[in-house]
Amino acid sequence: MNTDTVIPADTVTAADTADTAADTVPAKRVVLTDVGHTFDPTGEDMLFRHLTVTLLPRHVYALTGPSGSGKSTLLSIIAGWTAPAQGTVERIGCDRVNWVLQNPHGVARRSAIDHVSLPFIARGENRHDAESHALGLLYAFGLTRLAFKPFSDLSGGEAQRLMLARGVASGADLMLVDEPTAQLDLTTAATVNERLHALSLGGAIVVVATHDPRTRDACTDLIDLGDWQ
Ligand SMILES: Nc1ncnc2c1ncn2[C@@H]1O[C@H](COP(=O)(O)OP(=O)(O)OP(=O)(O)O)[C@@H](O)[C@H]1O
Repeated sequence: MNTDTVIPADTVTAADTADTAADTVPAKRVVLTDVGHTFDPTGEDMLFRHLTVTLLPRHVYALTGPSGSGKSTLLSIIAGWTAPAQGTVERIGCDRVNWVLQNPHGVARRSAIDHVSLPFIARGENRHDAESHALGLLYAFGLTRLAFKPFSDLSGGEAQRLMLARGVASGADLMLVDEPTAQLDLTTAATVNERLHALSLGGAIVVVATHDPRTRDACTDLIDLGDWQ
């Protein structure tokens, strides 16, 4: 991991501290057991099957597979929005689920720091503390010098990194990221990929659906749906 990252101390919960203790089962986890899914009413044309994996905090899982293999569907199953046709999904200690969308959405005239402070303020922090935590995350995502720029002035890669920083600020237990570099050119995508590790700074379980081999390589773990046909 990059050594220039900053973990906002207050975003790490007591449960996360327990996660790091040796010989303990992580308090927060998602356990998929024998999961399979199909949209075919006959049940014959399975997208994936027998997927068994435990997702843990502070890991960033790349979810890969050809187009149409079921990556977005599996994200939705992990989030609890779609029931799997087969198997079970247990979400333990995952009360807050956050979905980071492909296209960055922000408020044009609001500053970058405002976008990242707001989730802290929404959770009851005063503006000073919220901005201090937001600055830590902006630093982790390489956005310090843009903190007071309006969202409309950010490039595509900067806006996408801001969305990731805001996702971490949301204090989610489970963060699902769909194709974070899909709309970006190679150089811009690289600036996003090199900061992906910062996604798990708040102690979330992070799953990133991607086609991009560089995004895959920037994650800590790999779930390739091609292995679960
Ligand atoms: N609600 C639905 N009803 C019927 N079929 C669906 C539904 N949602 C997705 N599908 C189909 O399921 C398959 C998997 O879709 P999904 O979007 O999960 O794949 P993906 O791997 O994320 O694809 P891509 O990489 O192109 O985004 C596709 O063939 C899609 O058309």
